[in-house]
Amino acid sequence: MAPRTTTLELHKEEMKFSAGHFTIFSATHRENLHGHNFSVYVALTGEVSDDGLLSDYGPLKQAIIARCKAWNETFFLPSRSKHLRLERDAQGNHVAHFNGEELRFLARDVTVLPVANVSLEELARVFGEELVGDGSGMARDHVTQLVVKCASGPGQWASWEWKRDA
Ligand SMILES: Nc1nc2c(c(=O)[nH]1)N=C([C@H](O)[C@H](O)COP(=O)(O)OP(=O)(O)OP(=O)(O)O)CN2
Repeated sequence: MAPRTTTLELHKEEMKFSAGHFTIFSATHRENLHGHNFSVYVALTGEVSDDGLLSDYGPLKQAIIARCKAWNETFFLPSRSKHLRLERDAQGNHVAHFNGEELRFLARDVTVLPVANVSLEELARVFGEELVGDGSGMARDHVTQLVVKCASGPGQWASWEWKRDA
């Protein structure tokens, strides 16, 4: 049988998280703190083997849901913003410095992400990079491409794509 590829798409109801953030547009302009009900969509593409499967998507589904749960009810702060400086106070809580402002957050309420901005683009990237890891699971599961889309509400999302080296 000629090799054929398929794309499995995962966008289950539980692939969502509620979180707070603010987008930084310049050294002097940012949004006020606010939140969204984010949702996640993942598509994986690869060759269907002779047993009629790309791979069991069960483990990936659980990994997506686990990441959503880890990002639920938290406030995101960026560790790589060139406009915002983060530090911890003596109690281990977060102090964010932006344009002369000092924003304080309890450690329990914050998730610091390795992002330049807490934007849809960066959330999709970090989410995807966590799923792909070193790529060994993708290779094991014969996945050649993975796309992650992150939405901050209906009709508004950004995507990130991984492709296996040819
Ligand atoms: N390139 C990007 N631009 C903007 C982003 C982003 O992630 N990437 N994010 C924002 C703000 O965070 C803003 O919250 C976006 O949502 P917004 O449209 O303002 O509000 P809602 O999600 O409630 O959508 P409504 O259209 O107001 O219902 C801005 N820019």
